[in-house]
Amino acid sequence: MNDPAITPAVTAVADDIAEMEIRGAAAIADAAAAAIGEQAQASEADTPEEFRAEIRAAARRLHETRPTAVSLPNALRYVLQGMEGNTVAELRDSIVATVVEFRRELDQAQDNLGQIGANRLRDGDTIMTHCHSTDALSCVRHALNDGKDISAIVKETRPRKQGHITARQLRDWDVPVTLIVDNAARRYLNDADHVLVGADSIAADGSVINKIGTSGLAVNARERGVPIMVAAQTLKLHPGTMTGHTVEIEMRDEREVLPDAEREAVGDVRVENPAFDVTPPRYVDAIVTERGQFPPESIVTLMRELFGDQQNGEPWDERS
Ligand SMILES: O=C(COP(=O)(O)O)[C@H](O)[C@H](O)COP(=O)(O)O
Repeated sequence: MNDPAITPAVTAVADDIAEMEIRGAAAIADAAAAAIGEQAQASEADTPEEFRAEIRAAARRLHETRPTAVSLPNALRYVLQGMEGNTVAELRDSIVATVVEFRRELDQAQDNLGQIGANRLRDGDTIMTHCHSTDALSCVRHALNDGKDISAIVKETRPRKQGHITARQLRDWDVPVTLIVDNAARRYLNDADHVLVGADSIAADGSVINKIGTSGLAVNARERGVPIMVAAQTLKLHPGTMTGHTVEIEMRDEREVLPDAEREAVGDVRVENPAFDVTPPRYVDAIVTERGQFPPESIVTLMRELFGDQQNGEPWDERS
């Protein structure tokens, strides 16, 4: 049998995720779900078996792009579990409807957690951010909508400088922004009332996996007595960690750190470029989700409620 046909739209989205043209855990989940919808609509499968095989192949292609943000497999699982029917037309309709539902819930969850997180921010507060998180920014947006004045100290976030995206967004909302290099964070924590970050994955023990540098920031913030708030919708909860799996930390291309043009001046050194790190729960004050805010130690209770007993295998594996 030929390999299942993957539509160019899926390949393009997978490439964009791998190249970080599409980035951030929520945006990756949204784009991956939409791509499965495109696959369903473009499919020329003649039989239900062929259609299912195509959808599974598309999901695998999307899944293999980046390993750390669990929102990606969680989104794919949600959409594939919604696939039902006995004909190609029924299967297609079920996928398209599930994708619409997933994307609506994603937006709604981000909005709801923003309202909950905004309650932690007082009028006149200054936040310090790391990377660019749409969940974290949702909290700021709601605080602003509630009439609070918020200022921001924005960490640049080497090597990809996602802090620039955060700075731009906050400026568009008229938030006063001070942009700093990552190394200046400890000094400026004296001026911050909260550290506010997002997450790519949350483990069952309440550890937060987010952009490299988050853990160092959290340790420094704790030392300075600045509370650390993580904004992460439940799509970021990692079900595999309930059974002891660890979250894979993506290692990215060394040229992000040392571009070819600078390589000769530095010489023959090894470069390592981990994209994420793990912040232990004891450095986190609150995880804000659309279901409420939780101390990290109690996140496992929410995970049990949401995931129950884990299923064996994934819907994009061959068996489904
Ligand atoms: O670490 C990052 C992005 O890393 P990268 O730029 O390498 O993808 C973000 O903090 C989380 O993904 C949360 O983002 P959001 O709240 O938007 O899901």
